[in-house]
Amino acid sequence: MSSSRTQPGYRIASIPGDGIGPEVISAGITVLKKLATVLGSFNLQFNHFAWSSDYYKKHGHYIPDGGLEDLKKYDAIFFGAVGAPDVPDHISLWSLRLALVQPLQHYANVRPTRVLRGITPPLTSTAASPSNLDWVIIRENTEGEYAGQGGRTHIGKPWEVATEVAIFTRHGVERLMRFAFETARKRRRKKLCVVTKSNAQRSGLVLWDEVAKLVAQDFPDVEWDKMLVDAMTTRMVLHPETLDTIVATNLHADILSDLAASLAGSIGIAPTSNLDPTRANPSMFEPIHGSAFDLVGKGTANPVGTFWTAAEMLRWLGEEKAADWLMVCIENVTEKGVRTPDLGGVAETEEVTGALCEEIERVCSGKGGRGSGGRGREALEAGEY
Ligand SMILES: NC(=O)c1ccc[n+]([C@@H]2O[C@H](COP(=O)([O-])OP(=O)(O)OC[C@H]3O[C@@H](n4cnc5c(N)ncnc54)[C@H](O)[C@@H]3O)[C@@H](O)[C@H]2O)c1
Ligand SMILES: O=C(O)[C@@H](O)[C@@H](O)C(=O)O
Ligand SMILES: [K+]
Ligand SMILES: [Mn+2]
Repeated sequence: MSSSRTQPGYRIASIPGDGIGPEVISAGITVLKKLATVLGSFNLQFNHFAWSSDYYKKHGHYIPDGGLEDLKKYDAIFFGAVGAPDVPDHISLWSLRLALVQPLQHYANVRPTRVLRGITPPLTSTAASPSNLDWVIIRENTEGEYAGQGGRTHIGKPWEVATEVAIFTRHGVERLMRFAFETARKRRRKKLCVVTKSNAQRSGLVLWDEVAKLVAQDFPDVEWDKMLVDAMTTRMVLHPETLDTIVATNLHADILSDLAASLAGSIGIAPTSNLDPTRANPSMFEPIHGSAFDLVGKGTANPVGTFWTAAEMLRWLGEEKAADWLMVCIENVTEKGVRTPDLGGVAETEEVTGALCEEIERVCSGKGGRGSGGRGREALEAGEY
């Protein structure tokens, strides 16, 4: 039997979606295929799903009948973004992204942020610097403010009523808190900050706090504290070094994670994993940003968030070493200064992608090394990463 037949193989469902989604997902697939070819230790097979706002305008739905069942046959989902100028945002978001993560029980949304090598964060006068901004935000991803409970009556009348009810279940909060404490435990600093708003939100977020306290008892080795979400923005900007793992509700973490990405350089660099930690369903990986209508077709979308996302996907699939190598190569490229305009550079998406493919060839085929510019495979194998 040839060695290639014994290699692990992964089936990936790609859903590029809207706007710059297809641009960054195509870049991500190019890079993943290059990495798999150069390393030669695993195979990736991509199947494309054309579910998007254009597809919706033609067919009247984003996900066709049986689509969710089809997706369950894959090992992972590689997602771009959803949202188009001529479809209301709540229709597109609820019909695609939320229509995937909620039924697939992706209850843990994981958003790491750190300052990649070579990137100067925008607020250099504050404490945000490579050595003290290294966080992972855990976002509750299936309930809370996104529970979908609410409605409108007397539409258009002066007495119109609209409700948007946040739902917090003990089950939902507890499984997420356990995931957050476990994540904190695996990190070097073993610190967790529980973000809340239990002064104003006096039911759901009081339950949130109580469950955090209960779960904490099972993690005596994790140092944890609690922070109101408004004050948290200040702490993130002025005292980033005091934070490590952060857990917050669906909406709070959505907002804080865009802030985190920007403090580290740009919304264009940060990844997202939508995880079903039970592994009953395939998990979904996407850059943190949306479809960015303003950038479509310009060729300047930053693909780094998608590359980092690709590394997170490989890690979840069990290809830890490949994920580490990919991160080394990504940071060699950012360090060399091949960057898109959001990071102050002049490179286009394709140039950054090409530079990363070259770096993968150089580092991962064993040609790289300490003497040849960026860091290489030997350094990685020596445990320097
Ligand atoms: N997960 C998702 O699919 C997702 C996430 C966020 C927003 N959205 C949707 O996307 C649409 C646009 O939303 P928005 O404008 O609030 O958020 P956005 O993330 O699309 O864009 C916000 C800003 O960041 C910039 N930006 C985003 N990605 C970038 C990249 N890769 N490189 C460089 N700059 C980048 C954009 O140019 C824009 O100025 C809306 O329909 C929204 O609902 C979808
Ligand atoms: O971060 C995101 O995924 C979003 O901004 C939006 O798509 C959401 O789910 O809140
Ligand atoms: K996205
Ligand atoms: Mn968001």
